[in-house]
Amino acid sequence: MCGIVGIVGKSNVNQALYDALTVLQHRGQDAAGIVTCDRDRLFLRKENGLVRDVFHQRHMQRLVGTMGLGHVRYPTAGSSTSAEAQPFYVNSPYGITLAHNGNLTNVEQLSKELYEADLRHVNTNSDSEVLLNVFAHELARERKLRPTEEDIFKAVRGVHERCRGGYAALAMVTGYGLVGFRDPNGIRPIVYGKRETDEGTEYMVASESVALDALGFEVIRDLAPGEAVYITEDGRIFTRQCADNPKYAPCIFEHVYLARPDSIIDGILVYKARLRMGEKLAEKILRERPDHGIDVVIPIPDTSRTSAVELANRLGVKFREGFVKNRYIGRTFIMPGQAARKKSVRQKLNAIELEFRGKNVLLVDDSIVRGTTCRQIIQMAREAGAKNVYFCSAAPEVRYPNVYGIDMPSAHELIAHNRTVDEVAELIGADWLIYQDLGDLVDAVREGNPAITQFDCSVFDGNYVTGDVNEFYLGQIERSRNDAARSMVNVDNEVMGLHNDGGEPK
Ligand SMILES: O=P(O)(O)OC[C@H]1O[C@H](OP(=O)(O)OP(=O)(O)O)[C@H](O)[C@@H]1O
Ligand SMILES: NC(=O)CC[C@H](N)C(=O)O
Ligand SMILES: [Mg+2]
Repeated sequence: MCGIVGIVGKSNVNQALYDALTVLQHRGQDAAGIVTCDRDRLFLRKENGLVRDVFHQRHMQRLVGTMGLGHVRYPTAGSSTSAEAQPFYVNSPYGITLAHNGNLTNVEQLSKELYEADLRHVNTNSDSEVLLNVFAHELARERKLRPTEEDIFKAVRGVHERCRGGYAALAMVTGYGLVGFRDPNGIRPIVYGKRETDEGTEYMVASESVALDALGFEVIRDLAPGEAVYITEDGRIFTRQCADNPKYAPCIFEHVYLARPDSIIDGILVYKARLRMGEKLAEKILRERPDHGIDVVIPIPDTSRTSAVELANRLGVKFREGFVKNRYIGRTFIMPGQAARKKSVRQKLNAIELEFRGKNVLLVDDSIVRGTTCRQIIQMAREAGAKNVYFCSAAPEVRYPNVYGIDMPSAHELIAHNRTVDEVAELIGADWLIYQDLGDLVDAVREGNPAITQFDCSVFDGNYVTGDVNEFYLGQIERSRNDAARSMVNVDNEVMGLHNDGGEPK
């Protein structure tokens, strides 16, 4: 899950884009980029690193223009080289730039089509560059000097027909406008809104509503699955359904971990969904361990805090902050490479002995993925003198890879893959372990918007909502994107005019 944002404003949008990206930083820490458009010129800055490190004053000064888009990246395809940082640019037609959150599952076929039928060259291994070229080709088909909203929507329709997987994307057509679109299953989130200024109405489209809140934009609504929004450079706005059979099946993991709690996604306040997860998990604990004897409930900061508060409440047990987080270290799960993740947990969290010594503690996390965090945390709790360490997860067992924009490509790296709960408990060193039931997780989220009847829960149940993910594809990403394979790729990040990661030529 990357973060995307686009603004059509009445004055320079560089600062607003920068600020919005800092609000979306939790969605990607690997690279950041901003492109702005000033009449017929584009200005682009992108590099590996956090937003605050990528943009210096000298870059900001050059990012002029009243329309632009930005991206924070967490790679799910290609490599983490800065060549694959976003936004991507293609010069024809019009000059189009694109920022993408998600992951395409038919990249191989699309790359072949782009090369053989569309006569287009793609220079990286990023699926987002493929997406951009498909959009550009579909728009070029109209052969118009000045594209209208009809042309734009037709191009999005063409993208939906050709691309598979998860995508929430923003494309800027130089000199014309900004288009946002969401895949026909609505897997990844995207929301838009407006802000009134003395010069007129400004529009923002972003991954999460918090970006709009922080910049004083009022949310209009989420894009529906398959829908597109087009905002012209002079501030006219159009929306259109561009898919034939759209289906609402958003990613449930946004609610578990990815999104900020203060975001509202598809009408569901993430914070409340997490509170309900805590409530339901407490009920399961009371069912399975009526004589639990827990003295204190301790969350593993940050994400599990919300569900842990409500869980403790329901159990009628004290809630305590037993771990202090170093606020200068980012999220560990979205770091590339297991070595970095492992090292970060200890640097990131430190135990307050007082809350552990001689007590039966229940540690709460939002999810257990590779088991990197919980293994170390349980050990730290024991070192701090806990009598018994119990563990619970507000999400069910993560057993299957994700193919729609979360970097979990390899089933074998998932601690619950092919293991029972007791086996996982033993492996992580917990006295007992309880996972949320999937039905309860779905209910906890759905309660926020009962109109949504389906979620993509593929990491928990192996059902991929696009219906076209097969063993062959899963085997392919398992081999090419597991941690060991990626650590072999020697990435030289020095930026050349045109460059790639030195990976296998296609
Ligand atoms: O089992 P694992 O592979 O360790 O992954 C799961 C952990 O990773 C995430 O935390 P992270 O530190 O990324 O972010 P947070 O501060 O938002 O909780 C998540 O909240 C879990 O704590
Ligand atoms: N996490 C994401 O949304 C990743 C977007 C895109 N697939 C990339 O790797 O850059
Ligand atoms: Mg965490």
